[in-house]
Amino acid sequence: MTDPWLVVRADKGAVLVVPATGPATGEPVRVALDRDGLVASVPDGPSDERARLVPAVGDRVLLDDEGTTLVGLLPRRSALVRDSAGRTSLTQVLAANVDVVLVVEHLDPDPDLGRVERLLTLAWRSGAQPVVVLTKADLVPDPAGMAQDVAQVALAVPVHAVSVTDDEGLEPLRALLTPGATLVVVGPSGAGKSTLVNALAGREVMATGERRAGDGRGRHTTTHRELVPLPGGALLIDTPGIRAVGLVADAAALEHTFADVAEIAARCRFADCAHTTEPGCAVRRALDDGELTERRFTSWRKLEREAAYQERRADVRLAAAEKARWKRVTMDYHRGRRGPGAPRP
Ligand SMILES: Nc1nc2c(ncn2[C@@H]2O[C@H](COP(=O)(O)OP(=O)(O)OP(=O)(O)O)[C@@H](O)[C@H]2O)c(=O)[nH]1
Ligand SMILES: [Zn+2]
Repeated sequence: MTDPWLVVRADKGAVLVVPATGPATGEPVRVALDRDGLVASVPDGPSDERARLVPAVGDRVLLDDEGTTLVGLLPRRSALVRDSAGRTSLTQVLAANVDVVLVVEHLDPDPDLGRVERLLTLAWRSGAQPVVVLTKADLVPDPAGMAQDVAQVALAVPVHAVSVTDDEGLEPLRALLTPGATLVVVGPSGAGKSTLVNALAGREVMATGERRAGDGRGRHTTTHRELVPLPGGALLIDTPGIRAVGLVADAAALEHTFADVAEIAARCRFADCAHTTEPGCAVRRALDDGELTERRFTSWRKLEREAAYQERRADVRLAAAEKARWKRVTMDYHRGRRGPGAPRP
């Protein structure tokens, strides 16, 4: 139990790991997980609790001396999460210890600005730096103009139009691949994520849409999260196409994505302004004089409502989990009292 290992793939009952020190290029080792699929976190400070967590791709973990059992999960410096369908855990970590989130969206068909805003919110929430990558620039007449439109909704975020087919615009992305940097690629199915990963890796590391179409099973998408070590020492994580639903909107992250709207709303006369018919509403004024588009306003409202809903749901689930815990504690207590050797009342 000395040097940490890096999780390069996380499946249900097992993880694949490589040594986290040195180039992550070696053949991964498969380590089975406990029945509950959880690993104890290594405390960050003296008062930190030892939570039990689901390991994710990008995690640093410790193995026992035999190298067969996971005994600890090192603190995460960032985590890309989405809402999980599960009843007990609130969120599912898609990737841990990420530095850059590449938000991939296609230029053809037209980019979906609402989806970009949603994925940016996911990215801001992770604690990593988002970068927007607009793919398939070779299929549209004015990729630069389209990139400008997208940049208007991607505040403080670099936006790059690229074509992997023509090997255009990839240089700024290659510049992000510094030794030790971890990048994760998110975006809708068919946006060209795997194609981009292969281009940045300089080799075929991911099966792409075209390849897979020929396997007789029709269209199928990336099913495993994978961490790809790149020649220059960066790590690249591909994710399966994240569907629009199930992304965790989070109030703090929304303030980043919609910093312009938040700033306008701060000028409303009433702090609890609903931006409908209130007097002195700066948002309505901005909509009237064109400072704010109806589309962006609606998109903001939608994600805000989702964030509020998520928060309430998280509270409910936390309360349920807490109740279950107490029930267990009480049952253990009674069992202990009645069990063999326990003092008879
Ligand atoms: N013309 C053009 N086509 C591209 C480009 N990048 C990707 N494609 C095509 O777009 C399709 C989808 O690409 P993928 O890389 O499989 O998409 P993905 O985002 O990984 O999709 P999932 O694995 O389903 O999430 C493939 O047919 C690619 O060949 C590009 O720059 N230009
Ligand atoms: Zn208002």
